[in-house]
Amino acid sequence: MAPNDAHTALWPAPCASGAVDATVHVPGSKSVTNRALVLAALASEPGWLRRPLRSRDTLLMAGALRTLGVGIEEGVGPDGSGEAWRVIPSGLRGPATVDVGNAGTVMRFLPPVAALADGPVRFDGDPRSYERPLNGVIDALRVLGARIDDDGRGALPLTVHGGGALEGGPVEIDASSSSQFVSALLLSGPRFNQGVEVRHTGSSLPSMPHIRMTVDMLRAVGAQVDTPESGGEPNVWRVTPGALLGRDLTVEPDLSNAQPFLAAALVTGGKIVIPDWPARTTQPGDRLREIFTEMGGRCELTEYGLVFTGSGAIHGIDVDLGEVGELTPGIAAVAALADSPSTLRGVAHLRLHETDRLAALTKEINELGGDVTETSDGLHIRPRRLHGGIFHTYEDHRMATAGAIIGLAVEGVQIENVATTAKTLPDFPDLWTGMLGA
Ligand SMILES: O=C(O)C1=C[C@@H](OP(=O)(O)O)[C@@H](O)[C@H](O)C1
Ligand SMILES: C=C(OP(=O)(O)O)C(=O)O
Repeated sequence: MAPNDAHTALWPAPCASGAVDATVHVPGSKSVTNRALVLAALASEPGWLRRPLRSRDTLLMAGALRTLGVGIEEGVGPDGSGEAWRVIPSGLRGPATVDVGNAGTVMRFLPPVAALADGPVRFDGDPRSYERPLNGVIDALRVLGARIDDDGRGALPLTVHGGGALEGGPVEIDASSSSQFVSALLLSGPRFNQGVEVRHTGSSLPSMPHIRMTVDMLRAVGAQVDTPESGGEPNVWRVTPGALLGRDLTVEPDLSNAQPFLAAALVTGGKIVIPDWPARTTQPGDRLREIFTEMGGRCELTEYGLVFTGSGAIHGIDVDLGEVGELTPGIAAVAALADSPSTLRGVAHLRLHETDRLAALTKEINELGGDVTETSDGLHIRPRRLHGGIFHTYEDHRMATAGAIIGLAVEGVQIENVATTAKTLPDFPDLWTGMLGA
């Protein structure tokens, strides 16, 4: 296959011939894996990461840290079970070049790490990465003492001139375009001379569960973090300087990547079991239990995992997805097949994700005969009888899985570049056909 063929290749989305009934082992969480890699790289002793996600975004993170001198070795975990990465921290080195691909976690979480390296670190990535906002991280790092060369747009490409250490201290940022600005500064904060105090000054802050994930994971490796939720000031997070422990962490399944499979139960009136669904988690995908129940399903969380059953009916929903924006494409796909209209709110920042997700969902669902309109901060979706056609994906993994959900119920849907799911879920086509064949 010529290099570009994958981008235009069409994958006939399988139509479900009946109710699905399958157990799907969903690979590890992207957000947990990439935070764990950063924290392990900044620790003062080696650590283990069990069942890490191996996808484009996490391999880019691991590759970048290796380029900076961190050891990341393949192995089995300390108890001999499961695949694992052993992470061996070392002095962070420049000069180095980091390819961020189109991974928000890599482009936002690593510039603060690079500021601790002892030389220049150049950041570059996919064309879309040049359009995704990074100003919150760049401006904050400058205030905290870093030297950065960029072209003044507040985006990639750029070079962080690591000085071996960073002063740190208080900083104000507007993180209304991405919660990852806050997470990025907190994750490296324990290694700054004065730690860091991040004050969010913007009008809104999306994806709070992801900030909670950052705080929980920092605390799990010994960092002291004060948050608005632990009695601190509203919109202020404080990380005390200190050494981080090397831990043995098992990565939870990616609950946002469980979404298309749960949606399949909803769309076909079937049953899906997701083993190892955590009883307590900061992953935004946990909200699917509530959202997909409201849309017509039923959940049971057992010791084995989540059992989710569709009733055959799919109801529309009026919901603010600001905290769980990455679930929007999958919810929009289900909503397009529902028995009543839906309004998805609070997700204006999705215009700056892998693609402009509000525009892409509107265009692609409408080209299959749908009736979707964009609002200032979301989508109105009025279900219509849909027909087959090409579902373009704009190099967005969640567009591809959204198209596959629609394809379950609509004959003749062809997904462009299904390989783009490899950003976070490389086995998607096999897992999907396996689920249908089960
Ligand atoms: O920190 C993280 O791991 C993420 C935070 C969110 O980013 P935004 O706040 O930019 O939406 C989310 O959408 C993204 O998929 C992962
Ligand atoms: C927005 C997403 O990714 P990123 O980490 O690249 O921001 C996503 O996975 O939906």
